[in-house]
This record gives sequence, structure tokens and C-alpha cells, in this order.
Amino acid sequence: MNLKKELSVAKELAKEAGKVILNLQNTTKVSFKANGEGPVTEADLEADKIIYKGLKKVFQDDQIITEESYLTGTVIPKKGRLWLIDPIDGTSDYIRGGSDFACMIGLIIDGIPRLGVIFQPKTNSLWWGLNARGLSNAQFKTQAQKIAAGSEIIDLNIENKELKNQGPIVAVSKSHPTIFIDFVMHELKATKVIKKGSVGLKIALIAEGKADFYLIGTRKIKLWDTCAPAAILLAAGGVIKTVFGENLEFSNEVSHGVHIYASTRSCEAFVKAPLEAAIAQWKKAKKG
Ligand SMILES: Nc1ncnc2c1ncn2[C@@H]1O[C@H](COP(=O)(O)O)[C@@H](OP(=O)(O)O)[C@H]1O
Ligand SMILES: [Mg+2]
Repeated sequence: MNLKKELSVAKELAKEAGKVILNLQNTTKVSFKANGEGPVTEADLEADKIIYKGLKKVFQDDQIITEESYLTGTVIPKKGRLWLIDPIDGTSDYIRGGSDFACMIGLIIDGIPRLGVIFQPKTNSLWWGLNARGLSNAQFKTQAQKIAAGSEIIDLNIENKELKNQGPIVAVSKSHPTIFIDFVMHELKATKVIKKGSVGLKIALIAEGKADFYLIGTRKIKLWDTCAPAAILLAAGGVIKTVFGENLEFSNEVSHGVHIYASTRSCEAFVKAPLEAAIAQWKKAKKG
């Protein structure tokens, strides 16, 4: 298994779609999805089509699920190759005219995120990762990089990143604050809290060593929100798990249905007890 072609196609498509959404940012029409699933713009739909068509042209036999073309009830297979696409991650910040939005393309092979690309149009930055961990006879190397401002290359490796003794730097959603996050934040004793839009850009902060921990505040988070960032973070030597410490599942349903954290290894050990305490308190409060 050599993912060179997959990586090069995914990088080009993320950049192409990214440029289109950037051009449309101030003029695109906004509407709201059914069932409280949040806002969607014409730019989401445009980028979704570009990426879907581009992947289908080269990888005809692969399954592709995109946020905007997904049909309710589609079962996510346990085996085989599946692309998961989020044409705009951070649509809320995109609509506000901010810069915290990204195009994300991820590839799952037999249930594991193996390839991820995130492109942030406003800063012309691209993160990518190939995750061969746990594969015997892998024909590709585990590797992750950030290409900043279109050219400067930074290797992402947080395998041995120590947690500074004051406590973690924690990333949280700028657009979707939740009571669950407030509960956990109270226990974590963070030294710094970074509020940012886009799941991918927050996980990229960890892969770059700029944050230690990120907690997703909703159980409604979808596989296309986590696939590309997970491949990059795992390749960089970080972890992404459910708040119960289990590996993420990329099969069956499109929604993870559980709170998720992304972390460095040293921070994961540090937050285990406070996280468990917060979850216990949360459950008690919900019952009461
Ligand atoms: N509390 C919440 N409820 C619903 N969706 C949420 C959420 N928190 C995050 N998300 C989803 O996660 C993505 C990024 O959110 P955020 O910018 O807050 O980190 C968004 O996806 P899209 O922007 O792809 O639609 C959003 O739908
Ligand atoms: Mg989206």
C-alpha cells in the first residue's frame, strides 16, 4: 500500500476547493440544515462537489462520503477504502468572516484513519499526515507536516512532548460553547484556553505542539469532522479517543455519538483523573 498518489490528489483538491471558498466568503448565501444540524452555505456545496468529483475521477472504486452529499442512513463499512470529506470545517466562523475554517480530506482504510489533509485558505497553510501505525509491512512511512504560508515546511512530531508543570494549554470551540466543556474545564486547571473555530484547526494546534488538549463539546460530531485531523494527529504522535479512553470507531454510523478528546501523550496521562471526575459529576448533575 503506497499512498503517494492519494496524498498528492488530496492536497491539490483541498487547495483548489479552499481557494474557491475563500473567494466566495463575503458573498455566499447561507441557509440552515434540517434537524438543527447547523448552517450551510453555497460555498460548502461548491467545495463539496469539487472534492467529490476530483476524487471519483482518480479513485473510481473507492467509497466517498461528503458532509453535503451524505444521505441519512448510509452505513459506514468496517472494511475497505473510504474517503471522508468536510468541505468547510468551521462554517460558523466562515460565515462571520473569520479565518478559522478549513477544507478537510481524510482516507479510512479498514476502519483506521490513514491519510489526512487540512487546508486553511486564509493563511494558505496545509497540514497533512500519513498514519501507518500498527500496520505490518506498511509500504508508506508514518509522517506529518505543516506547509506554512504555502512554502515553509515544518515536520510535526509531538511523540516526546512534555507537559509543562503548570498544566495543559487547552483548545475549545469558539463557535459552540457547551455546558459539558465548562464542567470539564473547571476540573482541568488549564494554564491557557485557546478559543478557535474548526475541529481540524484545533487538532492541528496539538500536532504542532501549540496546545496539549482539545475536548469536543458535542456527541453529535461526525466522522468527516475527525477523520483527516485524526490521521494527522496520530501520525504526529498524538492521541484521539472517546472520553472513556477508547479508540475512535470509523464504522456503522456517521455520527460518533460520544464526546471525544485529542491530546499529546503526556497530557493524556495528566488529565485522566480530572476528566473522569468531571464526567462523574456531569452524570450526577444530569440525573439530579
Ligand atoms: N456543540 C455542537 N453542536 C453541533 N455541532 C458542533 C458542536 N460543536 C462542534 N460542532 C461541529 O463541529 C464543527 C466545527 O465546530 P467548531 O468550529 O465549533 O469547532 C462544525 O462542523 P462544520 O463547520 O463542518 O459544519 C460543527 O457542526
Ligand atoms: Mg462542514
